[in-house]
Amino acid sequence: MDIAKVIVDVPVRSTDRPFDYSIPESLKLWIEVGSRVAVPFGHRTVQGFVVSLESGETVVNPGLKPIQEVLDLLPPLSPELVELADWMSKRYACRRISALQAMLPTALKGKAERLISLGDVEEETAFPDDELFPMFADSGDEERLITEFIGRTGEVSMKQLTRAFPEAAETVKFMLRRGVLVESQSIKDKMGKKKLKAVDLAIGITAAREALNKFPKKSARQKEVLSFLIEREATLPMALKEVLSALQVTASTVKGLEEKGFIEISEIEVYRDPYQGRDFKPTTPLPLTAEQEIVYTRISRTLEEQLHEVFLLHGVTGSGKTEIYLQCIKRCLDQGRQAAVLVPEIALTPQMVERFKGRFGSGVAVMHSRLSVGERYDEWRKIREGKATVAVGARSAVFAPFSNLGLIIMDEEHETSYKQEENPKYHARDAAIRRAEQCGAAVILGSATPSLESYHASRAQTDIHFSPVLLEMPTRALGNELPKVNVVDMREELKEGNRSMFSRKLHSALAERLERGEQTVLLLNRRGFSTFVMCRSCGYVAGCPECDISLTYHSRSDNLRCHYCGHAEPAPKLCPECGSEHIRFFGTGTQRVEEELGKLFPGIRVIRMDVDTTTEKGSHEKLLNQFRDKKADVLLGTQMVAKGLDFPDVTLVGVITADSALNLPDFRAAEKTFQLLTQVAGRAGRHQLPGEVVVQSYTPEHYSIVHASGHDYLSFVREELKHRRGLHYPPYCRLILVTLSHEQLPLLLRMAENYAMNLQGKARNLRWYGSLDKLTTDVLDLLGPVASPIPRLKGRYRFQCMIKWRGAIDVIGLVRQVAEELEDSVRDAGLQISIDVDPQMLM
Ligand SMILES: Nc1ncnc2c1ncn2[C@@H]1O[C@H](COP(=O)(O)OP(=O)(O)OP(=O)(O)O)[C@@H](O)[C@H]1O
Ligand SMILES: [Zn+2]
Repeated sequence: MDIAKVIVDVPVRSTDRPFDYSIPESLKLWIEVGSRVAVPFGHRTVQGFVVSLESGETVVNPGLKPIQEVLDLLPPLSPELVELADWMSKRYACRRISALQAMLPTALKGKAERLISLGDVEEETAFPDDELFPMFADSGDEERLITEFIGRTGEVSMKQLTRAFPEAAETVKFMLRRGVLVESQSIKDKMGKKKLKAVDLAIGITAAREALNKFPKKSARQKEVLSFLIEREATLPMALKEVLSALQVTASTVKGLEEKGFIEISEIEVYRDPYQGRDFKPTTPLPLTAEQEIVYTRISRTLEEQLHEVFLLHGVTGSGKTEIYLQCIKRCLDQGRQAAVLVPEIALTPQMVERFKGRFGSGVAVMHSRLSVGERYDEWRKIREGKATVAVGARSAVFAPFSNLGLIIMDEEHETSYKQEENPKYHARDAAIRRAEQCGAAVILGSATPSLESYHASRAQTDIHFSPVLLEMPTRALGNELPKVNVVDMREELKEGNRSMFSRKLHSALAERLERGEQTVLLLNRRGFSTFVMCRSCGYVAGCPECDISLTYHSRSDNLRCHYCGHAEPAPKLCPECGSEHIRFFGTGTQRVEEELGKLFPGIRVIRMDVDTTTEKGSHEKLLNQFRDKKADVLLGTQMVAKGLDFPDVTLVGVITADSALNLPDFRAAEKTFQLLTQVAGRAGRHQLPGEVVVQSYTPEHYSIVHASGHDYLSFVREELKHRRGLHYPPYCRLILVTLSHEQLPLLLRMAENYAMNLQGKARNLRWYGSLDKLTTDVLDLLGPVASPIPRLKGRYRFQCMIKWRGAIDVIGLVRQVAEELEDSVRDAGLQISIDVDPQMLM
């Protein structure tokens, strides 16, 4: 194999194809499909990924440039993931490099030197048993040589190792997989500082213990540090930072100990376990209910045969879906395969993680954006090295580097956060199904309120790639009823003179809970409900100078901020238009609700959970623990409180305004409202105590509210599908949103019109263009160009075309092709065209 096809990391469209490089003799054994390499490109050296290998006999081109370096000893991507990236680039009209990059932890995207050192393992594993590993019978000597080579200096760079042992690729990789060798790298964090400094007390610990008594008074601080470290001997090495903050000492104090030879400070890499020191109560499988048993039996049949199949698990809130997930995972692990569990970022609560760690212990890796760069890298490494067999994470966990994936679970499959809004704009559901197809894995999509797309697909069975098997669990696992839902018409409240944000019903229900010592969850649906500043005299609304949207008031800092571009300015005291003093903020924030609660119920203990109170790492968990420990009467929050929580003493759920999102210009507004209400209502009365829900609304007759209060998913779906069919929206067609932006409006307008015309013309030639009213299957319709709902963002004007289509035609390819042709013909670097296939956010 002499030629490697490489996708290079150069952000130009013309590079979105593999380039050929020759493989130098010395790297031959190290390069595989999925390897990350450094290659010359133009006058620079760039990073790239090997996507295929070809043998020299078939292609002869002496002018090929050679690969310079291989950047990791173990390829970070598997052939399976390389193939998935290729599929993504076609499915989402994105560049292959951006799909490949999306699969890696951030830590692997920068340039960093790789160092190899000896791992800390027992003698038996260090040298493999010839009988157990006959294929490595000859490698024992090689291993000894490598061990000696590294042992001489403690660590070597990757280059040194590959130069010294160019033939030993297989052996080195095998040693890495067993932990005999450890690959580490220096990661720079955002501030450019090295993060991985760790204190290691391994050397000199005996001497240190004896010396402890001999410290003179003036080095009392050093003594303190040393005893601290000795106490924690078992968990060393630990980060220097941790020592400094735990004891409030300076780095020079610790360095003093190093000078005395008691400790060693080195830049070794440690697994930064974000859940270190946490005890997860071990749990055992529960005997299944009859409903669960049927579902489990059906899924395990597929697991048993190791087939690819997609299940849609529609189970009401509290029906015990999580227990099904756990037992299916167990089944899969017993076969020697691995499992990935995707949950929406917002639902990735400690409670959720606990349930998986409690069952599978340290075999669970957690992947989400709240972890530091280093922590994320370590969790990823645990998976790649086989130390973790279950990955729980947000949407990118679909790329977990497992070698033998048997099951992908997607909880709350209806959540829009499964769609990535930046490039590559992929949907984790489709990526999961595609990956599972490749490796013969099962997929479970679980929800109390499945997306209309998935539900419709399970009934219609028209799509060969996506026709899930529908499994239903209509009752709660603990046998209790779904909570009773009262809908309160807030217009009536106002008519009868109640100007408070609390209806009389919610007020009295809250008072009852306080009296009985039970707990309440209050949801403030903030979607579409901005806290904007308006002048009551002239109607002036403070807007962002860049983005044409209203600014949001933040009372803590008393300023106004734009949520799209970050622009901030002080809140005005006088109206800039008319000079009136009657300028104030509108809308309801969680802070206002909290204040109001305090006035109505003096002494009430409220925990507020929103973006402001949960920015700090671990704050989410802290707040939830406080609530569970009954340190508060009310948990008040935005969407965050709607998902996944399972607290026995919550008997009341209140929704302050149910319909604030109904008027958004989004065809999914009703669906999202229904889902949110159903989810939050499901938090009440999950255990012994019965639950009650109070929903306040200005449009209580809306079908999404009527059916949510009746826990009636099917009726909602029937009515919603009727609307969707009539207006030609998914699932009856598919959408592609093309947004063009430029700083100059007249230029942009011309280009947007140009785009629409070209696309129409091409579609007409192919006989695809037409109205969706017709019964033809292969059809494409185009709306626009029109100004985007946010017509200007970060100083750029925006126009959009909405493409509606259905059938087996390659509309995505065409839409992309026309965009590229336009870019080529105008040659204006100021023009940006973004293509969003199956968009979730239409704002
Ligand atoms: N077979 C079972 N036997 C006893 N208790 C069970 C069983 N299955 C689930 N439970 C309990 O029922 C409660 C609800 O289960 P779980 O949280 O798994 O439901 P869910 O369907 O995931 O809910 P949601 O969608 O609302 O998050 C939990 O307290 C769980 O421990
Ligand atoms: Zn702005």
